[in-house]
Amino acid sequence: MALLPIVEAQTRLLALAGRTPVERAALAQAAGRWAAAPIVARRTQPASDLSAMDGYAIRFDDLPGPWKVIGESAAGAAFPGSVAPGEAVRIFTGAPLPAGADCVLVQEEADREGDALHLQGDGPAHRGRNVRRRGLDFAEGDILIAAGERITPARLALAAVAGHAELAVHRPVRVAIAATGDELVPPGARIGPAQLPESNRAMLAAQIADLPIELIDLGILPDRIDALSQAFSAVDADLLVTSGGASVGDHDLVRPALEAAGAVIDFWRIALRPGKPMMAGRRDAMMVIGLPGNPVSVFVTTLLFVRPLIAAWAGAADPFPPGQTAVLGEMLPANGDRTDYLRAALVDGKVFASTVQDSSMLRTLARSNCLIIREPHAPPAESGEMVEILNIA
Ligand SMILES: Nc1nc2c(c(=O)[nH]1)N[C@H]1C(S)=C(S)[C@@H](COP(=O)(O)OP(=O)(O)OC[C@H]3O[C@@H](n4cnc5c(N)ncnc54)[C@H](O)[C@@H]3O)O[C@H]1N2
Ligand code: MOO
Repeated sequence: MALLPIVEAQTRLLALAGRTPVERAALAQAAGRWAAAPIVARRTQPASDLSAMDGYAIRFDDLPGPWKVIGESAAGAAFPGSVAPGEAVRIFTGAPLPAGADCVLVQEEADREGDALHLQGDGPAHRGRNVRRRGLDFAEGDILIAAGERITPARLALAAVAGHAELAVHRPVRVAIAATGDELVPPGARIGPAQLPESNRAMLAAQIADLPIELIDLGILPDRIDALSQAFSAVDADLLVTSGGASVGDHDLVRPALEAAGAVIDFWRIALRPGKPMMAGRRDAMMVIGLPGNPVSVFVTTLLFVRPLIAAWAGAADPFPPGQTAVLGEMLPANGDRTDYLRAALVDGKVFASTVQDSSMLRTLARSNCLIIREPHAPPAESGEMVEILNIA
């Protein structure tokens, strides 16, 4: 069977995805989720002309002074009157500019004695100097955040200042994770020579921890079709992600166990290294992704498939990780028939691949800060060529 190209696998995966229902969440709970509807400004910011500096509100035409200080405008306590020729109002950063004034003289360029104010320096260079105009940031009715955009910390603050206490977002995705394999024991447990500390769940959970999820940990499951299918049947989640048992060995039982649990497999085996034996399908409304067992394969497939799927499910318009390019610091041999994600280090603007790329090796993965992407059948690449990379730092 021909291996499925990555982009096709990603497309098919997203086509299987649902969308979690929309809910209104308080700002703190909306952080890191995706907007389910456009976020529109309920107010104009700033609502009036404000001072950008501490100093004196004056009329530009009055320069070079002197002035008589007739009052004060502070943030939250505007000066109620207006500024006539020859007058100034003491003003602070963020305070409304009084009527009649059109610029602010910074206090470092002012000499004040009692209510007498003299220029000491050049003064504001033009009308509007040191003033934030009403609507400088945005106006009421502006669309500030589109549906499908992520609520980043900056967008959260923007929504708050735009007058929102709650946002319409998609509810978190319920993700169940399971490791499979008779050789696996919990990390730190006493261990025999044929056993291995289980590391994929910890890594996978950490790789998706910044996404809006509710994690359901199914633990370590044995290589027994009845136990696996029983566990898979009982899962109540939006997405089930397994690791291990995805290949063709006698103990690779995840696919038949998923099928026994009622899942329909949409695809299995993709043109990717590492990560070839990945499978995806669904059981009613629940999606299932069977990742290979090798730790680096889990890492790469999680980046390329699990994370984008969760993001899409949670309402992301653009769920895929951004591509970047870098200058190759060494030559690379021609690539085989799978897209290759090489563990690599980007150092001083140049990228170098690790010499050994075995998909079981976590130390090389842990030392890498990016992956070099090599297309199927790519010819040898020379040092100095631009290559595509994926940042994993
Ligand atoms: N005859 C073939 N053999 C293999 C093929 C193939 O096409 N033909 N594909 C290879 C590729 S590529 C991969 S990737 C692996 C994936 O195999 P499985 O998904 O069945 O994974 P396992 O055999 O269960 O485990 C592989 C490896 O990883 C260790 N492992 C598994 N789970 C964990 C875990 N949770 N934490 C830490 N380590 C884990 C496991 O002990 C094995 O060493 O198949 C190749 N074989
Ligand atoms: O695809 Mo496997 O993940 O090459 O090691």
